Amino acid sequence: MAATTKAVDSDSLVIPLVDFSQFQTGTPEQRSSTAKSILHGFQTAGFIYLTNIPIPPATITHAFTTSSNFFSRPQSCKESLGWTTPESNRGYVSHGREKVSTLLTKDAVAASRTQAPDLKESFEIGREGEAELPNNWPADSAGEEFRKVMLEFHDVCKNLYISVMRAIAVGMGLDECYFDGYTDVGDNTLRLLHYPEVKKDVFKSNKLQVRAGEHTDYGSITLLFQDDRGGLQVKSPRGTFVDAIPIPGSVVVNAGDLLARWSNDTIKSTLHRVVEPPAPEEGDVHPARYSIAYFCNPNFKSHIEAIPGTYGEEKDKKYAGINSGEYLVQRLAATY
Ligand SMILES: O=C(O)CCC(=O)C(=O)O
Ligand SMILES: [Fe+2]
Repeated sequence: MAATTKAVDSDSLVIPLVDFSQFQTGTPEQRSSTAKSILHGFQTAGFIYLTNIPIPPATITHAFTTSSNFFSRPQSCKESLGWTTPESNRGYVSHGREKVSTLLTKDAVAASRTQAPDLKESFEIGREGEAELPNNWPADSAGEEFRKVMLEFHDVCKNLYISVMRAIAVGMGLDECYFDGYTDVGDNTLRLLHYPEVKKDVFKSNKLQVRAGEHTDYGSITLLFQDDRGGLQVKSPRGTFVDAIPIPGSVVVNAGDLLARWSNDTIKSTLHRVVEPPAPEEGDVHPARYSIAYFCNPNFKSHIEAIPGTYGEEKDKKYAGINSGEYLVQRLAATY
């Protein structure tokens, strides 16, 4: 197979499907051309798909089963592990609580939430071992297993994050390790998502109803593992929403707002959402959908200012420098 093909090509939205093993173990030429394809995908679509990633399929499957077991716990148990503050950004978020959106004020977000709450629940897991910000693990033996599986998954995702940022560095003509000092701490959030089974009528009776409202992600990149249900859509340059179809064995990776800012807007953070699945099955309900998002951030202590090479005589720095952690807390505070 060629190193890069197309995962999506519709309404001027081209999302490349990149064989990541060619960056990790390929010849120098393969490495460099794969890095360029990855960077080009982020610059044009803001999204890429990666195949042949260094995470075994069985590890991903196991994370999905463990996630669905978690969501099948009684509601009262999940509520007892509830999300509390933007600073912590850990714990359970029930249906309709978070309204991901492009709206920036709390009032505007609250108003849109009452119109059509997102049909999902999630569980957020931050970096383990921060004394002030503990993860909310269930206190039973299944909870212990859940903790183990999710912390391992956090770890393998962190390594993939570091590798993707290396590819971006190579694509930009920087030293391969340019971003390592920004990615080594692992201030990232693993979010398990469950979109419950839902009556098809719910979408018919309210045209605004979605599973997750349109939004951009906040951090540097997001690794998005989806099951085979479908419903993820990405906004095209023509303003339409295009299906980002599930491709078995691949991970979707999208750039977030902080990477767009860091790259002086040479990389795009593109709007996306989750809607009614595209090919309704027999019967009057859509089955549940599960996904796992790993939101990657620059170390919270990092100072983020335009990456070398993204500004110069012809293009000024568009943004002032900011602290990564403060930026993210401010964005999260508006959403919940
Ligand atoms: O569930 C999905 O496929 C998308 C989730 C997402 O975009 C998010 O949580 O930021
Ligand atoms: Fe997202």
